[in-house]
Amino acid sequence: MANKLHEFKDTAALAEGLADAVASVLNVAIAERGSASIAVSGGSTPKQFFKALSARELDWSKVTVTLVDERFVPADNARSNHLLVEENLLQGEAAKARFLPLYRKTATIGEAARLASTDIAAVAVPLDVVILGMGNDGHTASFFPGGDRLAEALSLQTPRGVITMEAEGAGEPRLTLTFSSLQDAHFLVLHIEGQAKKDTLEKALAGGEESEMPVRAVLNRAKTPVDIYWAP
Ligand SMILES: O=C(O)[C@H](O)[C@@H](O)[C@H](O)[C@H](O)COP(=O)(O)O
Repeated sequence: MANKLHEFKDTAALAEGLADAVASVLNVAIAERGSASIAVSGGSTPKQFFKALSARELDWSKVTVTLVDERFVPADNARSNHLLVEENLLQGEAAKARFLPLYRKTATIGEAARLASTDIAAVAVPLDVVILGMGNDGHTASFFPGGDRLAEALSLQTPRGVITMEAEGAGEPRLTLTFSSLQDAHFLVLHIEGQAKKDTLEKALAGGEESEMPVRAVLNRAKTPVDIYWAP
């Protein structure tokens, strides 16, 4: 798999460089189709990038923003990825974007997944941009080692959509896009920062089971070569 590593001198330079690259892909999609889509990850890494992207000149009213995964908590909960995106990306001009949440106030997480899958199905396939993070356990999205539906989530036989995931390392029950939903994005990015994550990436690339480090599924068999963005 011809993944490409983009190294930056620091996280600020990475945020600006990735925002430029993403804005360019979204602008091309808008010019070609009249619409664009981006699925982003949560966690602590993407905040600077979100702020940089929020300031980019593009017709945000034509962009659908959604999440790669979400903790099963409402948007007013500090653990919510929706809240993170609301506060850091959907600001200024970018507030005009259409946001497609994964969390729904439903009696069960399974019902939320079904509703989110229906909404995601209406977004043009493939997604234009997918921004993945990675934990030092080798998870990406909510594809956690030991996840109760990990094999299903990583299988290309599983239809595009949103499924639930529970795992020891995940905290709350999760909602996650399936591998089939994200692996053919026009621009597929793994955004990681710091030496520990670089070491984790090297371990993932050195071979081994996907069940041990699920990010390997993306690195080894995504249809789209992965653009890896890293800064110390
Ligand atoms: O909901 C989440 O937590 C993310 O989607 C998750 O996959 C994240 O990208 C990694 O856990 C890295 O998180 P950090 O950026 O905080 O290291």
